[in-house]
Amino acid sequence: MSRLVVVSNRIADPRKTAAGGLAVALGEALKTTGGMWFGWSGTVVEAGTPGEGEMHTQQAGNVTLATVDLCKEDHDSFYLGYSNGVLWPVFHYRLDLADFDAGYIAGYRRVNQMFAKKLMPLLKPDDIIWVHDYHLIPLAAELRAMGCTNRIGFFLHIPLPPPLILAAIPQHEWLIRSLFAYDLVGFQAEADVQHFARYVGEEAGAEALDPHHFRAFNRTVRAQAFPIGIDVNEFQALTRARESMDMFERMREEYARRRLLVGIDRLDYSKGLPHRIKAFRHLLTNYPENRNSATLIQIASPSRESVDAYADIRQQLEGLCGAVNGDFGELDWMPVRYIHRTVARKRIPGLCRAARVGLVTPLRDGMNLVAKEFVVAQDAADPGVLVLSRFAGAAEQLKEALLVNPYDTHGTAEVIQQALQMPLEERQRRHQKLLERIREFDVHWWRKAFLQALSETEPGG
Ligand SMILES: O=P(O)(O)OC[C@H]1O[C@H](O[C@H]2O[C@H](CO)[C@@H](O)[C@H](O)[C@H]2O)[C@H](O)[C@@H](O)[C@@H]1O
Ligand SMILES: O=c1ccn([C@@H]2O[C@H](COP(=O)(O)OP(=O)(O)O)[C@@H](O)[C@H]2O)c(=O)[nH]1
Repeated sequence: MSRLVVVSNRIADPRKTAAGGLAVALGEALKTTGGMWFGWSGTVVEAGTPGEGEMHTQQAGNVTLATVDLCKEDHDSFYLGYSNGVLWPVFHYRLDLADFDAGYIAGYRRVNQMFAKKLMPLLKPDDIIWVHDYHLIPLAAELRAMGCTNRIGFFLHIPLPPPLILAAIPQHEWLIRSLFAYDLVGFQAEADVQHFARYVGEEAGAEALDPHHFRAFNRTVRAQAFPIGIDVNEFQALTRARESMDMFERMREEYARRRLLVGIDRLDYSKGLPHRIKAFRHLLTNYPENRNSATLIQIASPSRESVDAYADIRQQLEGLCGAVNGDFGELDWMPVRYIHRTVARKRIPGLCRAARVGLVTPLRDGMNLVAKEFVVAQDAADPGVLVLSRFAGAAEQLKEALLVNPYDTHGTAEVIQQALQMPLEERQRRHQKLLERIREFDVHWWRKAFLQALSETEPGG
């Protein structure tokens, strides 16, 4: 059987819990197949320090972790600069937040070349290579230039915007041409596939051979949606584990007289946190019966803090939380409990289970695994309600959630009120449907469906 080689910027020891959906999902997928996981070690070193560029390998169960450090200059231009200062905002439709500094692209190319150079000698002829996310779009082209003929698949974890938004990136043609070095390109949602099809047709003159095969630049690429899932059995086991049950019981006791709402996100402007706090404020204003009762626990896990837009969103969010607490709080009740820390993943199911409402209201999100985790953590006999942004990839699958437009903060407040009032029978019906779909399209389905499609492609087609 071929070995699976996964390549991503962010990697994590699959035996430990990780924050960030990509690392969580890939850890779970790789645990099943074994193989190699290649990526950034997470360490930044000063250029010229001994050992710079050295590869570290360690065995984590059946997975070999092969990692490289980044020097500060590469980390700043590749990770913070081009990946998270250009691609992340534009792919999340935020041209206003993009920083098109002309210096970043060199670092992006340099790190992709360095990854290819380090990876190439580790590859065996029948390895299946699966590259992940926007940091590594040109990796296959670099590998092909070094003579790699293996099957290579790519999965984009974040949305792909419509062609005219994508075209704002000065290197948009090069980026999309780079995707044609892969045999299969996977997206989270059908909307992303449509944007890809439109872009390659309108901007690259590609021929659509069928709805999933596109020919351009003398190559044929297959493009398809493979919505990522979670490991439902693993998450249910986590829900029943001691740390999670302790958390659940503590929360239930603490909020016995109140209604708990929960939000769990990286502190990222794509997650719509200021809009969420504004909606919660409208809830307290327009439905006063929630005062002294509805309490929002908002976990905002620190993320990419040296990028300016992230520092700005933190300030804005903290101002809004402080104002709601100042205006509505009582000596014995604070409406918002804002926590700027990463909460250990093993505690997350207990927190979700204790909540009457889960708020997952990003302005844009590739998928959003928290939405799926919230549903799985619920007690089927008395489940909480998921309020979900229609702009999360998850909304294509989770139709029985209460879907909202997060920009419409008044409308969102009304839907939160509906969630708080929802009768038990309706909560059970919706929860059962959501759970069925999350179980059917779990992380194992995602891995198998992607790898099956990749195995059907003609390598170098
Ligand atoms: O690696 P970081 O810069 O710390 O960021 C964490 C990850 O954020 C993004 O996650 C995405 O992948 C999830 C799983 O597919 C998906 O549910 C979510 O909607 C995406 O935002 C990013 O794409 C990853 O590369 C990062 O590792
Ligand atoms: O404090 C936190 C915040 C998030 N997570 C986990 O990180 C992942 C976030 O993935 P998601 O797809 O929702 O968003 P991303 O952060 O990847 O954009 C989920 O598994 C969360 O349970 C966590 O363990 N602790």
